[in-house]
Amino acid sequence: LYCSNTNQTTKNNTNASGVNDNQQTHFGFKTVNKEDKESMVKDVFDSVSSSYDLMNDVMSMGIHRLWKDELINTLNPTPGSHLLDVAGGTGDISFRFLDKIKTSPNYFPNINKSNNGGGEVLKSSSLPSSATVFDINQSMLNEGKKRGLNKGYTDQSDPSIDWVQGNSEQLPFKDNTFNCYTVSFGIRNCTNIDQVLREAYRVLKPGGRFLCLEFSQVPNPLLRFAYDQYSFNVIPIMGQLISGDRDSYSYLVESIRKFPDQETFVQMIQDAGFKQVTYKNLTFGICSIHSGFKL
Ligand SMILES: C[S@@+](CC[C@H](N)C(=O)[O-])C[C@H]1O[C@@H](n2cnc3c(N)ncnc32)[C@H](O)[C@@H]1O
Repeated sequence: LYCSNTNQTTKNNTNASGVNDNQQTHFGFKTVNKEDKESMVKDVFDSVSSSYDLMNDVMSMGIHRLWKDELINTLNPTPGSHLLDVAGGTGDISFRFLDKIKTSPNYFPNINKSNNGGGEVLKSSSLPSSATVFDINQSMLNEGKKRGLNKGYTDQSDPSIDWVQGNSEQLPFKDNTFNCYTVSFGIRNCTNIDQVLREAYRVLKPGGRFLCLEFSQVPNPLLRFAYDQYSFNVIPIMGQLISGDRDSYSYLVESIRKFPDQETFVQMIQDAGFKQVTYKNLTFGICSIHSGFKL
């Protein structure tokens, strides 16, 4: 399934958007005013939030689960880790992160109970760990919170989860707060990607790791042609059938084609200050995972 290609590059950053006017940006293949894009993206995810998880499974034939597993395996978190999962939507990455912590040999659940009348309190726990799911759309967070409750994850559980609404370009967190930052299938929807990356760098602790899972550019022309046929002709129809919303899924497909290629994105991450920036392609480059460290 995975075609891995790890690479480091010093290629010059190009204007990936192709839009020179400072006031304008892309919304899929449309050119729109920057100030309008945020609310247009919000509308997309408000519209699809209730069927979002189902559509992910249908569109990717379940493969998005393997890509997300790969992201968490790459991160390999241990107890004591604090994750900021930006554009975290309904919590897929954060749930995997918390599940992974619980399988760590160094994880001891927080036990706090009295024994048989002796008054002795037994306490045994590993370092606390947490995931903060951060997203601009309250409707996506609400879907995620429901899923979290079903899984037993709350702000009081160990490890814990919390849900914060806001814009990834202005994070409401202090400098040097988290030791892991993930963004999965979210960054291409943001208006100012360079600003998102600078904010990621700011809130990570020294030694902290940035990981981004995003749709990428398929290098092989034949595979790219087949993938384009599926993306442009099949996915919008599925969106209409499952979510009753063809336009939102047309936007999502178009936004993938407008996202910078793997090497251009490496340069953007480096420009934000990250070191040891690498990427690996998944499934012929349909997706890639970019990694960087704040040293
Ligand atoms: C395709 S979903 C990905 C959700 C989740 N990370 C996953 O992998 O399933 C993209 C998410 O990005 C969020 N988003 C878009 N623009 C954002 C921004 N500027 N700041 C924070 N979240 C944003 C959307 O609300 C949506 O939940």
